[in-house]
Amino acid sequence: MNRTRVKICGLTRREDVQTAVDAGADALGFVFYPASPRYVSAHKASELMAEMPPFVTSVGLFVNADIDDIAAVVETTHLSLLQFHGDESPEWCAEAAAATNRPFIRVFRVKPDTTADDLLQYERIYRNASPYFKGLLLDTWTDAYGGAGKVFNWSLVSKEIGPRVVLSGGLSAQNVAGAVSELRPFAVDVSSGVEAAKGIKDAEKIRAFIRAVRQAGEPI
Ligand SMILES: O=C(O)c1ccccc1NCC(=O)[C@H](O)[C@H](O)COP(=O)(O)O
Repeated sequence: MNRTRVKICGLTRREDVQTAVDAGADALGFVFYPASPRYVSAHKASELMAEMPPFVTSVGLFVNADIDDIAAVVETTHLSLLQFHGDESPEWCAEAAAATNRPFIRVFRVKPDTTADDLLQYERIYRNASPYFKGLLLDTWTDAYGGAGKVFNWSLVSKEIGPRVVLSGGLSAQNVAGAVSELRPFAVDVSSGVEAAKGIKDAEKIRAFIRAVRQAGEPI
């Protein structure tokens, strides 16, 4: 059985980076969307990423950004992976990834009328558009772009696509074990479920979240 990877998203403080790394996070997300309460500048993010050991992936989140701005962030931070969280087309993602020479994941924000087939089709389109595409991150559709702490209907995640997706949207130490047991996603991603306030992580919630993922992944 594969170990479910864990991404902790929306980090803004050194101590939270350290806690997440010590607790065993596989990836850390930094939000470069200026309207977000979790926004960090490229300069701040590069300071935070300096605390990260090898083999932990640094992920940059962008929402409808300019390719030149993304390239500038990549140059300053040397981040490993791009996450496109807005309305970016397959062609645009392919161009941005090639321009920065970075792989990317694309977010699908699940709506009440989304079907299981929509997810498969969306994934196919992005995969065919670029060799830099590394998979879908599923989040819940809301008026804002992300980090809203809302769960979507997990029954839309078919057995076919489940093991390839990064599951997010309203996960917490309380519900993540159920998600891992039910869907066996490649990875889970959390932001608000491990926070004390927006952008301020809670060390005990991070540790409890990662413990819950690991326990759910153990063979019975
Ligand atoms: O965190 C934000 O403020 C944010 C702003 C704009 C786009 C994406 C954003 N965050 C995305 C995430 O933190 C995660 O990828 C994911 O949506 C998990 O969010 P949550 O439901 O809070 O755990």
